[in-house]
Amino acid sequence: MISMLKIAQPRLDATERVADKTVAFAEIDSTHAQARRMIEAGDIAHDDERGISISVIAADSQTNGLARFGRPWISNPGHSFTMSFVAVIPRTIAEDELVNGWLSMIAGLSTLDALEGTLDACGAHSFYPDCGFKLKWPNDVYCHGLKLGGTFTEPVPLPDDDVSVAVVFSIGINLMMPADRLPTSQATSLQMHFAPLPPIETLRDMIASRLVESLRTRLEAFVEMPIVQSSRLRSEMRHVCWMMGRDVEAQLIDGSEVRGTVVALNDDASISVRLESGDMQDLLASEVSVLA
Ligand SMILES: O=C(O)CCCC[C@@H]1SC[C@@H]2NC(=O)N[C@@H]21
Repeated sequence: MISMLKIAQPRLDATERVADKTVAFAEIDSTHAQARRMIEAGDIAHDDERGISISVIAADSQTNGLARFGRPWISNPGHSFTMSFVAVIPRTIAEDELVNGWLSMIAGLSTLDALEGTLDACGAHSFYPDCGFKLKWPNDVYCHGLKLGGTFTEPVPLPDDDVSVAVVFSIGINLMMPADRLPTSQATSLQMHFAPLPPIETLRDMIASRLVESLRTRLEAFVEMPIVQSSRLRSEMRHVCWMMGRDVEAQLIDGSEVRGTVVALNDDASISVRLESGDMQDLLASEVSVLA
């Protein structure tokens, strides 16, 4: 059946009330690319006096959606959540390799906070008894063992600012995707697992407003005490990390491959993999392009 769904600018009333700036497009190339352009133009919210400022860039349709490492992201107008959230944080934290790996984990954990809070508020129940959300390190959101969405976290320099950087947290979630529109057999969509759900407009706004609040709370704590928070995030991740104890094949950005079992999530948000030889190898999110 041909879908006659009209592309429409998302309505984000609740999100506008909690975010410092919200812009919504019916169609754009990519909200992530738009976030980069707005940062370069000095067109995002940034007020150090008021804690962490969050700007939201939303679209119904993306013509060139981006995933990590330049891969494409497939979404569907009227069926998907495609938004980018920009926060300004101290450069010292964004550049500190001992802690900056946690920024991607914060994107994932905030996405779970927003999904769980939204489902609770809707009184939605799962069709399956063991249907919880998990994070597949470093950036996939999983539901019932299938990919529900993904996050893409990127620091972008602010013009004429040596003290702060903008971090773009881009999030794509399949909300109402029909099964035959899903990009792979390993993908899923929220309506296939939970009911009742409100119309897509309301659902997107509920998730986005909760994402703003969770990102702000988590980032404020992280910026204030990065080492303490890293250790707290590490404990929190243990409960939702889908990779722990699993056999994986990682393709690294240098073209090499690593095969083994994930045995630990470390203090710097890297994972430790026990190789078939018995040796251990640590992998940072920034060096892994695909983890299967
Ligand atoms: O799985 C991944 O590698 C991350 C996917 C992130 C996709 C989202 S959709 C909204 C935002 N805009 C983009 O162009 N990409 C992200």
